[in-house]
Amino acid sequence: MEFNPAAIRIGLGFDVHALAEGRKLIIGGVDIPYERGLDGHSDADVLAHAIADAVLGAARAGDIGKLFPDNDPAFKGADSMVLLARAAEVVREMGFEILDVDSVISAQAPKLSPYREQMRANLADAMGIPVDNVGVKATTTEHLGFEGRGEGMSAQAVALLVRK
Ligand SMILES: Nc1ccn([C@@H]2O[C@H](COP(=O)(O)O)[C@@H](O)[C@H]2O)c(=O)n1
Ligand SMILES: C[C@@]1(CO)OP(=O)(O)OP(=O)(O)OC[C@H]1O
Repeated sequence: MEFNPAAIRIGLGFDVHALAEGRKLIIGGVDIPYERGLDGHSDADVLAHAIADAVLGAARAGDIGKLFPDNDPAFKGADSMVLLARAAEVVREMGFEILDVDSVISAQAPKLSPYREQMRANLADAMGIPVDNVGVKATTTEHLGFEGRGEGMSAQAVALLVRK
């Protein structure tokens, strides 16, 4: 593939959600069995949100809250895979191609590595890119901070885009 180096863009995304009783734990589009789930207006998929912000950030297209306001009833309980697919569509409409995405989830528990491949497949499918171009990692914070105390989870992502 040929491209102008000046057309390469990088984006960074970061998101946090609190853990709450009576909520499903959805991460990377996977419904993970756990005693609590992430709280939010949508399904609170912290990883999908961080990746959407990385993708939108690289295209200078604002952020997830601009596209999907958290006071809009249309997004109550929304499937974040649908939101991520829409974010990818927005940047594509602006003339960008998503080349590569990497990410890390900070969660003290549960163990997330058994779900990594399904998350990568779901995220790649939503963005319309090969699974090889989507990285997902997880870390505890060694019991430090809000993630380490089990109060919530965070996710960070980077995205590399090229303007065609
Ligand atoms: N929720 C998590 C957290 C971590 N992992 C995996 O464990 C490895 C070691 O984690 P440390 O925080 O002790 O460095 C990490 O590299 C992940 O592979 C996990 O699956 N789920
Ligand atoms: C995803 C949206 C959708 O209304 O709501 P939340 O699930 O609260 O998630 P957040 O990361 O706060 O991003 C804002 C919104 O775009």
